[in-house]
Amino acid sequence: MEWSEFHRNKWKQATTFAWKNFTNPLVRRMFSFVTVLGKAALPKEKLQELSELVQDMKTTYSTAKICKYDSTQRRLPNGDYDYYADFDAEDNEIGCVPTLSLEPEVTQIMARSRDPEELRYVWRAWREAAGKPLRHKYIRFVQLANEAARLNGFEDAGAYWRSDYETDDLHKELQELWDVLRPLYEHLHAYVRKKLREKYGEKVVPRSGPIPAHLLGNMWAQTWTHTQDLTIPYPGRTSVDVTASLLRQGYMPLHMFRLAEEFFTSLGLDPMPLGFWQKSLIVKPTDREVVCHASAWDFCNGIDYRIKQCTRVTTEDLITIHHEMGHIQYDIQYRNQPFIFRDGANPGFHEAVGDVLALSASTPHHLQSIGLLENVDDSYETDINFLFTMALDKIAFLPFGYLVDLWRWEVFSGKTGELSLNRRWWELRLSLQGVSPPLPRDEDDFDPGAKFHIPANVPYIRYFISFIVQFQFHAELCKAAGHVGPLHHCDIYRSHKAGTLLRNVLSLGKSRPWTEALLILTSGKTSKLDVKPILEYFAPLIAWLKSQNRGEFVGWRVSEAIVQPVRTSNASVITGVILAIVAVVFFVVVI
Ligand SMILES: C[C@H](N[C@H](C(=O)O)[C@@H]1CCCN1C(=O)[C@@H](N)CC(=O)O)C(=O)N1CCC[C@H]1C(=O)O
Ligand SMILES: [Zn+2]
Repeated sequence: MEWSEFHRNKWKQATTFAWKNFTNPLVRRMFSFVTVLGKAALPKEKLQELSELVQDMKTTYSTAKICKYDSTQRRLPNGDYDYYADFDAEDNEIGCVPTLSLEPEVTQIMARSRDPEELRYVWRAWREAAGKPLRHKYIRFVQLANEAARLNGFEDAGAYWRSDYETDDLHKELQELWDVLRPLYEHLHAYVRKKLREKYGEKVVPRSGPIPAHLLGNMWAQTWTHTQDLTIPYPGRTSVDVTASLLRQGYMPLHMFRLAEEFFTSLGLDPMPLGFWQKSLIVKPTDREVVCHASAWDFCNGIDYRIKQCTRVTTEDLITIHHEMGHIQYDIQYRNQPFIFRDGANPGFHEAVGDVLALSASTPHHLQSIGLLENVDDSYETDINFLFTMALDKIAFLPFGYLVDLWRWEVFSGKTGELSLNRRWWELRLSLQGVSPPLPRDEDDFDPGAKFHIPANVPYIRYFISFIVQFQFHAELCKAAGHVGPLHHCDIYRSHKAGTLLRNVLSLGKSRPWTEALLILTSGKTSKLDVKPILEYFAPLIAWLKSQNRGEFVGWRVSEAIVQPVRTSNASVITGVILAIVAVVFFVVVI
């Protein structure tokens, strides 16, 4: 509360100036940010309610637990799993005590289980425990978030969030980017669907319909890397999953963090400060509940930076460590900027930094050079295997990264009302991502709430933008590093030239529009988001997928979904019946 008082006073002073006429662009830019008060514009009690709502939703999400799957329970007479049997809100399922947390237990089941019934159970149980209970709170949250946005002169909270990108029509720019990338996604989707159908059969995975979301190795089907044992193009050839090596070599979380840090310092960038190592939380504590969803924190005093991560010794967590450390590196690089400029040029830039380094660190040759892979050959098959694994992360993610805020912006604008929150979520999941729910959903469910960033109120379009702009960064840093050859072979490790170019961009913080930061990154070539680098990076895989998909149905027919997503909830069935009776009576009486 004190912060909002301080911020409110600064805001009051700032609004007394005719700052829009200031000639100094930097000062004018500072005022343009200080004169937006944010949620502190709400009256005290509403600000309190808003903060408590978000805290409650985050706590519900972070402490949610589910029961173990028990295949003997809840069977219909014909042996099918009875997914209509009631879940009891408290203990998740009648007669069991929930013990499994999202991290690490539930995440591991979604990644490793190859039993569609267990996956369906866990997929549903998580949404019963973490999503459903948030629905009414989220509706109230939206009202308050919109009220705060309007007090700042925005039409709704979505418009306020989009203003971070300083562009007139972010919607249109994103749609154009997605239109170019969608065919690449559809080809990956078609190939993965075929491989999953070979594993699970056509009754479980349709030939030309959407992929059931619970089979993709991830609770939200947002990245598909955990399907690679079923989908890798050339099994038995080099794969970049180094989890076994990490475990065999006795890696612990701290070593993984040191490994990531060493990549940053190899570029001439800053090491993590002493306080980082003293105050970060890098393993899940056993004595208390914490928000395990990995995160990076800047305590705004130039020395205190921390990561909180319930780290497991896996390839996926090594990549996440790079991602979180990228945030810290950015925080450090702009720490000498005036406070109001200590932020990413746009939120997508902040999400891209760590991933850019991970693009180099993930290459088979880099992994071999640090002893995590052996006898890496330069064969075509190894190349395709590598690109495919990268696509299971970077390409698979794109529609999800796009749709989360498409849904949220529509909720903020009122285009999606309270009675169609879940239906609209599944419309977007079906039309953009080509995934369907493993069992019918209705408006009592609140599936968006089962994804961290919704209860935690963290915007998501930043990740869609990051997954595009990180390849622009990669291409330019590789050029600075003097790389020759295919972009996906590039490893900027130890290149101080690349490090200097990256520092020149990061140290600007938000002092210049991100379009100007892009001009610096590309030595004046472009100031716009550009999909050419990501298409160049994946070009060999695109050709390979097209050849593999001959004869395959590319894309998906929603009508072919194994489960039609939207079950009309009891409420709407009753309403429907009443309306039908009224209509019949009306005709009988009138006619
Ligand atoms: C694992 C990662 N955790 C976020 C991130 O690091 O962005 C956390 C939680 C939300 C914001 N956040 C922060 O740490 C911010 N304080 C960083 C900052 O703004 O400086 C995450 O959520 N990711 C990574 C890929 C896609 C997405 C996902 O997993 O869906
Ligand atoms: Zn991030």
